[in-house]
Amino acid sequence: MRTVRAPATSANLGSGFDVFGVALDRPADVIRVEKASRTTIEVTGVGSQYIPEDPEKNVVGAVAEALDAPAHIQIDKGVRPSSGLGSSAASAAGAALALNALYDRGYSRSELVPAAAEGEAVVSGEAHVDNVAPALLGGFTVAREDEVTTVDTDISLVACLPEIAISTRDARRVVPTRADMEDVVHTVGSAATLAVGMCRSDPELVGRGMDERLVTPARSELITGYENVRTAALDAGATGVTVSGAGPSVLAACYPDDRRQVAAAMVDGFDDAGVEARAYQTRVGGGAVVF
Ligand SMILES: Nc1ncnc2c1ncn2[C@@H]1O[C@H](COP(=O)(O)OP(=O)(O)OP(=O)(O)O)[C@@H](O)[C@H]1O
Ligand SMILES: N[C@@H](CCO)C(=O)O
Repeated sequence: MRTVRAPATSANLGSGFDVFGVALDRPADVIRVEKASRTTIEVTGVGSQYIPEDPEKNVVGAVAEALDAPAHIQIDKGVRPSSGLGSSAASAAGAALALNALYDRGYSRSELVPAAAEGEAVVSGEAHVDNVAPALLGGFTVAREDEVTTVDTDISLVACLPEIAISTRDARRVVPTRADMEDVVHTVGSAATLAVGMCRSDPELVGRGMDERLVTPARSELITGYENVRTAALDAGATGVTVSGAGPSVLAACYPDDRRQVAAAMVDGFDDAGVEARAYQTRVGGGAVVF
């Protein structure tokens, strides 16, 4: 038997659509695997009632198949599904690492990224790696075609999760297919600023670098109360605010001492819009861990 803790992640960070990702210190899924002749899945924990146990439909089934590693897989969800906090990626990355250890396959974490991404394809239709890469490798990750670059960084974050569910598949339908050159230039500037901020562990640069006009405006319209929450977080000291992944979570960067007040302001911002929410006071953390 092998057990892995696999972290929540936040993809995009505004300016890095389908490219940037960070591992979050919390919340996390716990995955336990035991060798078996065929794959079976059991899901407990947050939102487990919405997660299929059929190996054809659960992300970990695709991972077990990609690694040719049948197992009984128990998933204890700490990351709510359809949250924008890489719920499916936490399970997929955790299963990839656990099965690799169980069957002594000897793959490196980087080599496991494509196998974990097969799980993402099951739920969103595309094997994008911007959540599974940070869930496996930790830190800030930049995914470009089949190459992933990682940076260790120390940035405080608040992830505020409202009681709204948005599937990645639906949120991808609102992404514009064309862009204005001025907005593209603005986004490249933001992305570069954010990357430098991560390298320097500088919350001001990271926060400013989240700003972009290509995807976030369309995505934020799916989140009731987004503008309220954004303004409240900035007023409470956040250095930048954006949609986490495909939403509905909202992500804020801040100084460590401001985390508590930013979290409270974001929950109040959703409350003013009539939406219940909870906030995770977190930071950029490490990748999945085998116990
Ligand atoms: N092991 C799993 N954990 C979570 N969701 C799963 C799992 N297996 C299948 N799913 C399905 O995947 C969907 C959730 O994935 P989705 O990518 O939409 O959300 P997310 O991972 O929280 O978001 P994001 O990728 O934007 O951070 C739900 O429909 C859920 O039933
Ligand atoms: N980059 C992906 C992350 C969500 O899984 C998106 O925003 O659609």
